[in-house]
Amino acid sequence: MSMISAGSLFRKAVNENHPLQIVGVINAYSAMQAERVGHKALYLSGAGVANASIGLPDLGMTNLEDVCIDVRRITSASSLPLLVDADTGWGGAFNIARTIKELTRAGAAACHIEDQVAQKRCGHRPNKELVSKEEMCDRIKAAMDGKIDDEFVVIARTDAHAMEGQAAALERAQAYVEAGADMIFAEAIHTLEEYKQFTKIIKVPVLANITEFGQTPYFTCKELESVGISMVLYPLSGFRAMNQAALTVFKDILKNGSQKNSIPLMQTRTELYDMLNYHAFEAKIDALFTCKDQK
Ligand SMILES: C[C@](O)(C(=O)O)[C@H](CC(=O)O)C(=O)O
Ligand SMILES: [Mg+2]
Repeated sequence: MSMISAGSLFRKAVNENHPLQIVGVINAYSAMQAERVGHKALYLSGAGVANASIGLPDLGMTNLEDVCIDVRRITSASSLPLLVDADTGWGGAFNIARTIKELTRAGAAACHIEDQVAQKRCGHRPNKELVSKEEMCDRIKAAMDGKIDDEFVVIARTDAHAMEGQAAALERAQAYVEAGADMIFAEAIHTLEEYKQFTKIIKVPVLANITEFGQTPYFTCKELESVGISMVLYPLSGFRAMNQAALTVFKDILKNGSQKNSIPLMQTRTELYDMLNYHAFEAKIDALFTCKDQK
């Protein structure tokens, strides 16, 4: 068991990678796959919990425990630091402090809390509504007060760019850092120049969310690094690809009475077992247990 906290690992990953790529994993197995291919940090998307685990749109209908269930599963399966989408923090000041404690206990390394009203929307959808700058600063203070590990990272997300414009977004981000936020998440930004304006005045690491089919172009890591971005988020890329592949297979089975055509889309049994370290478990059964029931 590592003595270094998850929060410390996340901070280390931000310091050592320029920028740090953070990939969304909607379940434990996805987390294992991302770790195996060499990723350094993972993300649990709020939309991912709502869509994939519960079958709901990302409109503020999930709660702390819904998210903690997925956090526990992912952090049990992977040793990589996990950034968690905590939406608006799920309540008032004391609720937010509890959110930080419970996420930490569940093994999360970091979370982001946004300045939308509780009935939130996806950051890349129209008609978002924000709480005041002061109310968001209180959310951050509550989050800092809730830390049970000083190294746990609280990222303040501002959705202001789309609703109030770039100047207001910059002003809010500055206020959030003054309120104690460890890092900043600049949501739904359109240009590299705008990112640069953030990183110029914000003295803590800034995250860019490069989600698909949204408001932000598919800037590369190189481009984002050139404007001082420290973290690049791909919240749902794996999920979207998995969904498309599964849909193709489901249709194929129905249409053709067989899955034969879809086999090339599938991960093989051997690959699956390799990822799960299956054979080591099997060997353990033989080595450790004598009763038939165990075998
Ligand atoms: C990052 C995000 O908050 C998420 O829940 O993954 C979403 C992503 C998306 O809907 O594409 C967001 O609001 O940007
Ligand atoms: Mg979200």
